[in-house]
Amino acid sequence: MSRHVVVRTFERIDPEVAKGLAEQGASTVHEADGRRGAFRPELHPLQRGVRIAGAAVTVSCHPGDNLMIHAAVETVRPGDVVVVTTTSPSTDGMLGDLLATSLRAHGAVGVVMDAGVRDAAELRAMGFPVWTRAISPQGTVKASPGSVNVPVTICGQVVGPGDAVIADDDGIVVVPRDRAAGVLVAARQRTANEESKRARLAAGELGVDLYRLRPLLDRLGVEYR
Ligand SMILES: O=C([O-])CC(=O)C(=O)O
Ligand SMILES: [Mg+2]
Repeated sequence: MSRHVVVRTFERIDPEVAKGLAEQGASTVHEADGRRGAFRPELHPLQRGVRIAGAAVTVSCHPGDNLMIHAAVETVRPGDVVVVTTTSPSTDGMLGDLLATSLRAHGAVGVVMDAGVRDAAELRAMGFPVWTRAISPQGTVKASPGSVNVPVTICGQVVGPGDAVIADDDGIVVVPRDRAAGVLVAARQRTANEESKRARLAAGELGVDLYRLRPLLDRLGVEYR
């Protein structure tokens, strides 16, 4: 039988790097990391216009059972993003305003939930950022073991404890801890580069000229009439 564990100590991304990644946002960070790390677009934000990034606290739960989210709370440090998955698919409302209040009290900046949440109105009113597969009143029990701060697979990506998780209106991206600082540098370069492109596009310059796409269109045999 595999052992269930709660890992209390692990290395996290630098908080300054997390702050920078939050400013850059999920899509830019994904591009800057060589188009890696994007979660399948199956989890949606409860709120609009919120961008977070932080070190992952990972939680693997039995479906319909939020015991391990409670067990995870004491491992949360200020700035962490709590990433929850279940060992088989579930849409049950595993987290609501009470658990969110507890996580926030320990400094969590948001939750990424591959299952359901409830108390949606209260979560929005308290301004606690949540990305989730479902909103459901379905209650859950506190009964089965699971693990906290072990690598988890969620929406096609592996997230380890302490990795950078970036979430906004576009979706969710993970960057492994050892790459996060370098990806931030690349993301800032990309943003600076986009500023000049935006100005040229706003002035009416064509993308086909800006990106030098005319030779490609010719090569592909696209005719202008
Ligand atoms: O208590 C639960 O199981 C989930 C919930 O509604 C809350 O956290 O408020
Ligand atoms: Mg509740």
